[in-house]
Amino acid sequence: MVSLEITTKRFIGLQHPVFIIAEIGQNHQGSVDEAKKLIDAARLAGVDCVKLQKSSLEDKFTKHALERPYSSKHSWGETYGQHKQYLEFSDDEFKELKSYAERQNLLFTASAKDCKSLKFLQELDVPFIKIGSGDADDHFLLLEAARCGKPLIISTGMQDIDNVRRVYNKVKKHHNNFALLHCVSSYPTDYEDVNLRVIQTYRNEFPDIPIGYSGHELGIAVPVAAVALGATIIEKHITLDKSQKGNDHQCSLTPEEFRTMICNIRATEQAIGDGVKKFTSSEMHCYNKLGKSVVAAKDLVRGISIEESDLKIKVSHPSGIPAKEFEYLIGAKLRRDINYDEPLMPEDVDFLDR
Ligand SMILES: CC(=O)N[C@H](C=O)[C@@H](O)[C@H](O)[C@H](O)COP(=O)(O)O
Ligand SMILES: C=C(OP(=O)(O)O)C(=O)O
Repeated sequence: MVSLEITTKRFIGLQHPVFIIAEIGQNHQGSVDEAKKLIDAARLAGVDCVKLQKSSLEDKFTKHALERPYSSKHSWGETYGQHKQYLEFSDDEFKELKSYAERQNLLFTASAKDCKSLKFLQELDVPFIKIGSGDADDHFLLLEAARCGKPLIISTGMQDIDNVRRVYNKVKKHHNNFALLHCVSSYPTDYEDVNLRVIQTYRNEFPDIPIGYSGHELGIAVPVAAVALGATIIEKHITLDKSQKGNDHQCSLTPEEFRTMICNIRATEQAIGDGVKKFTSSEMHCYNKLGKSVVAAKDLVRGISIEESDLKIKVSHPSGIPAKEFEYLIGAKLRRDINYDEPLMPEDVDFLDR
């Protein structure tokens, strides 16, 4: 069975509980205290892992990209660079938050947005490296990430299938300890753009790695459905207040929603089962009460060769020959008289061929 080893105690794959990542991302508003509150909330909600984003701005962006004006209502500065700088935690702040999360028994990691950040996260010894959608086509970053020896979880928003294959092949040359997440990078994502069946496409195309889902749509229904389709990792943004400033708050989940989503995911993973259709022992109670039997449609005389018109199928008491045996009774010899509405018992009939 395919599985991704995140730590010696935690594996990801269909035979393991779905791995839940609370993406704090930029929802901390640039405040370590707020980030700690989000970690607390994520722990109470029952997540496996909390995640931030780590950029070295001059490594991820060109000078001109940083100098672009950013006049959005979600902006924390006049230029995009100032905005991003405001939201970026220092290396020491990352260390503090990692210790804080680990003291609460939570895994802590971040997406590496450039090679310098990747190196920092490696040194910080995060359990796995996340590569976000915007960085999944960065050849240099992918290569270094694949070589760094850490497990990788790679999101695939803003990519077509050819590029996703390219990502897969690049990492696979180095190792198999990675997973791909289906993702659509619009905030919030319209339901008709979510295309959850991509999860099945990925499972068919990349059968030797776990597949997950990183969602930016509203609500909790879609990640739960993703699990039903075989997603073994779910990532969603977490917020303390959806009305806060920031591009991601609206499509994030509150701690309460997160908790409900996780309950629903846990129920769904139990309910998926093995796909083998069987009569389950737990159905016996209902069957004993409402299961149908073969009964006489009229008074029947011993010795007749039974015809279809001699029989009806009803819920009888006591129950008799089960309804599913009906076909085997046609042409069979009756061993005793049976009254109208009486169930036929196995010992009442000489079956021809069962
Ligand atoms: C693709 C990607 O990185 N997406 C991230 C993860 O979902 C987001 O958190 C962005 O960082 C965020 O939406 C950007 O918002 P702004 O541009 O206001 O900083
Ligand atoms: C952009 C990121 O994630 P995703 O692509 O999964 O939204 C990220 O983790 O930084």
